[in-house]
Order: sequence, then structure tokens, then C-alpha cells
Amino acid sequence: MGLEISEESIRAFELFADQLKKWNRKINLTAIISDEEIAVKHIIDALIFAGCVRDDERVLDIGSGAGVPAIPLKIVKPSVPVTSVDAVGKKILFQRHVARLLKFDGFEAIHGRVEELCGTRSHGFDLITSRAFSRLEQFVGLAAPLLSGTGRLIAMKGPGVADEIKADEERLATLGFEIVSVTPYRLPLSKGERNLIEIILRKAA
Ligand SMILES: C[S@@+](CC[C@H](N)C(=O)[O-])C[C@H]1O[C@@H](n2cnc3c(N)ncnc32)[C@H](O)[C@@H]1O
Repeated sequence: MGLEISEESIRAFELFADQLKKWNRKINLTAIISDEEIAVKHIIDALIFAGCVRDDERVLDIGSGAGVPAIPLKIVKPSVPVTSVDAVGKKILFQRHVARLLKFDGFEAIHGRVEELCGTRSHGFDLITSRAFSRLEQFVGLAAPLLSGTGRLIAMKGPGVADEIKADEERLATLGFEIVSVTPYRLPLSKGERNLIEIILRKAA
């Protein structure tokens, strides 16, 4: 992934996993709760995305849930400003709790629907991501008003994206966007196939 993972980061991942399991016993945050699944499906998957993030990009994670990929990204790239948004209040409370314990600087977790952010936030995220959030078409439509002029989008998806790309590509073009890369990868321990889909504003002809 091209990332240096420090001892401190490993301890931070352990804390994230412990808190996730602890909170999950009382409130339902995620279906992924065994140590092995948290390590691979939450942390390693998010780190593959984090490896694509430049140090100078302001990042927004839409539909962030219990903080994936936002929290692992912030752990491994602490200087990157990260904002997350989720419609479910308890998930955002969990993210703020972890951010406090890990003393994150430059991390904001917003409770609300992303549609509401569009009216209140000025344009300006350099990289907007989402994992397991929506179809590409909907993600791009919601993210577009929040993106800086030179920004990019990365959708984190499961297997079988070819049909969705084929179906949504034309609509993305009418919104002014184009898919520039699709990067497939396999999670360790046979935990499945994933794809990173990178989307940018179409260059004027
Ligand atoms: C399947 S979960 C994925 C969570 C996390 N990204 C992950 O991969 O573990 C989708 C999340 O999107 C949130 N969500 C759905 N529609 C939303 C909206 N319009 N604005 C903000 N969050 C939304 C849900 O509350 C849920 O937490």
C-alpha cells in the first residue's frame, strides 16, 4: 500500500477495534465484529484507500457509518484533514468518541444527511469518498456540490462493478464527470474482492 504503519498506529487500530466491539454490544454500529473481520474488512480495506490519498487533500467520507474509511485514514495519515458525515446519530457519537480518545486534530464527524451539507458548506473537499453507500450515480450527484474544482471522488465498492459502471457511466457524463480508473484488489485471508473507482470532473474539450 506504500504506507508506513507505526507502532502508534497499530495501537490506535487496536483501540478502534476494541471500542467498536464494546459499543456494538450495546448499540448496533456494524455487522462486522470479529477481530479478524475488523482487521481485514474495516482496517486493511480502509488502508488500501488511504494509500491513494495525498497528504495535501481535504477528505470527506460520505455515509461513514462507524468511521470507515475515515478513522483508519486519520490514524495512518494524521495530517490529512478528514470530515465524515452520517445520517445516524449514534454512529457519529461513536466516531467523536474514538476521535477524542485518539486525540485527532483536524477531524470532524457531522450528524446529518449529506444532502443537508450541500446548502451549508462552501465547496472545497479535494477528495470525497464513500464505502458501501449508494450507486455511483447517486454518490456523484450528492458529492458534486461539495467538491473543489480540481477535486476527485473515490467510491469503494465490492465485486461485480462492471454492470453498475456500464449502467451509470452515461448519467455521470451528463453530470460532468468521468471514471478515470477502476482498481480491483483482493482482501487478505480470502475476505473477498473489492474495487476502488476514481472519478473526476470531465476536462473541457
Ligand atoms: C452500509 S453503511 C456503510 C458504512 C461505512 N461506510 C462502512 O463501509 O462500514 C451506509 C451508511 O450510509 C449512511 N447514509 C445513508 N444515506 C445517507 C445520507 N443521505 N447522508 C448521510 N449518511 C447516509 C447510513 O446511515 C449508513 O451508516
